[in-house]
Formats: sequence, C-alpha cells, structure tokens
Amino acid sequence: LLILSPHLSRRNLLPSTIYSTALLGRTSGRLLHISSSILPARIGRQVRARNSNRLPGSCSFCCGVEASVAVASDDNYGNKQVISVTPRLYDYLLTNVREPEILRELREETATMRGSQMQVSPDQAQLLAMLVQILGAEKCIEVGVYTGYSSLAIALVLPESGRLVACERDAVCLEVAKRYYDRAGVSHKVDVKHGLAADVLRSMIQLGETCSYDFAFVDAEKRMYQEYFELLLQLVRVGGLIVMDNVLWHGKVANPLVMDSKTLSIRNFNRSVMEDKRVSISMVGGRVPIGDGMTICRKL
Ligand SMILES: C[S@@+](CC[C@H](N)C(=O)[O-])C[C@H]1O[C@@H](n2cnc3c(N)ncnc32)[C@H](O)[C@@H]1O
Repeated sequence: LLILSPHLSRRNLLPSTIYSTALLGRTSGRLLHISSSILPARIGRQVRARNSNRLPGSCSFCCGVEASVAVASDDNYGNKQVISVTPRLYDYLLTNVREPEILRELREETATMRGSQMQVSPDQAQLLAMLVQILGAEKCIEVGVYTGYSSLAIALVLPESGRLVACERDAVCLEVAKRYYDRAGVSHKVDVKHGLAADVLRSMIQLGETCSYDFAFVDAEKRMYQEYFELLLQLVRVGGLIVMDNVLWHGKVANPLVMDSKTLSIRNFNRSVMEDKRVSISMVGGRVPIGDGMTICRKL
C-alpha cells in the first residue's frame, strides 16, 4: 500500500519520491496500492525485506491483499495513475476476453509447442479482430503466422468475400495453422504464403497490388521492422492500418543499456515512425500494456 500525504505537493513528486513516501508508512492522504515487485531495485529490496513474513506480492503496509497496480501520480503523467499489470490483474483482464472456442483450442495446443510464447495474447487478438471489423476490412496481410492464432482471429471476423494473405517461413507451424483454418471453416479466406515475408510482399507489389489492402499485422523478424513497414505502406490503402507488434520488446526499448540488434531495430523503428508524416500513429500499451505493446499506424 502506498500512502501519499496531501501535504506533499504532487506537482514535483517524481516516482522515486513517491516510492520513498511509501516507506514512511501510514500518514493521512490518498491510499494507493503499489506492488513491491515493480519498485526500483534498491527500494524494492527494502520493502521485500520488511515484509518477508508476508505472502509474496501482498500489500506491504496494511491489508495483506495482493497489490494490483503500481502507481505513480505526478505531472509527468498528467496526474494519471501509471498502472503496471500484475499477474492477478492480467488474469482478471483475460476473464473479460471473449475468446472463441476454436482459438482457445489452438492456444492450448500451441502451449505444448516450442516457441509458444511468441503467440499473441487473447486480449491482443481480440483487439486485432475488432480493428478489422471497425475498418470493415476485406483484404488483410499478416507477416509472421506461427501456428495461426492471430491470423485465425482475423479470418474469423472477415466477411465471406474477405482475404487474408498469411506470410510464414516455417512449414511445420503452418501445418498447425492450416489445420485450424480448416476446422474453423475459414480456409477459403486465408491465402497462405510459405516463404520469406519481405519476398512475398515485394512480389505482391510487383503484381500490382499496391494500395489495395485494408489492414496489415506485423509479428515476424524484429530486425526487419522498417523494411516490412515500407513494403506494407505501399500495399495498404489510404485510411488502412498497419499494426506492428512487440514495439515495447519486453521493456528493453526503454533501457539504453540494451543494445542487441533486435532491440536496436525496434527502438529505431519506434523513433522513425514517430516522425513519419505518412501515417498517424497510436502506440498501445502505455499505461495498461496490451501484449508486448503494439503500434497502430493509419496511412494518411
Ligand atoms: C512471433 S511469431 C508470430 C506469432 C503469431 N502472430 C501468433 O499470434 O501466433 C513470429 C513468426 O514469424 C516467422 N518469421 C520470422 N521471420 C520471418 C520471415 N523473414 N519471413 C516469414 N516469417 C518469418 C517465424 O517463423 C514465427 O513463426
């Protein structure tokens, strides 16, 4: 539990000040839960040490109930609460996702396979499907299919006349995806392209398909993000959407000490798309993360 004293001006409270305030214990003021697991390492250690006789993840200062959010409340965030989702809150969020039975079965089968952590989360898939519906999309592209969870979510909401071009280089995962497209009765809507996604996209451009797609979802090789984006910008119509997955890259993009090639590529992409006047953008996953963060780009 974090207790803020109303006597402290919130204007100049940096998160570190708030965390320190938490260590003072109960004073008068607004009551805010905070999970010690997200505190800065030094303070987090102190909190955890003080509460070593409590359940892990439980509220540090009063009720023993698991804290559900981390909170910083200052002008840096427009005095909004900055929320960090705990496993319990995320479980709750997932109980509020309407996941079709066929997607649940695919998710459970994929969970036994290598790389299952790559699959988009049910809440993400639901958002993708809703974007496709809002757009009234007929023609979609997915870059990075794996066993088909996100592509199936999209295909399920496409109209009968709709088409999803699904690009994947791994034939083994594609077999799983195709089995589920069949089971869901959407195979006729999915045009599976086995090969390197950039090659597939280039050949679609050469075939004269520019500006004819409504929606694209990118979830493949992270070092290729800028290239996928440039190719898709040619294929997607004005007003269409390009959704880029993993733009927070498990938080590594915000840590300047992390310099591996995938992190650098996504960080550079994020910087570049911020300046890109060809699209309007929305990075989803600021205060309440969705999946690993997604950037939605609307072609202008
Ligand atoms: C993160 S997974 C996709 C997960 C999928 N969207 C889902 O929800 O299940 C990334 C996939 O992209 C594929 N991939 C990586 N690089 C690729 C490339 N250059 N061309 C085509 N597919 C690629 C990988 O084989 C992998 O299956």
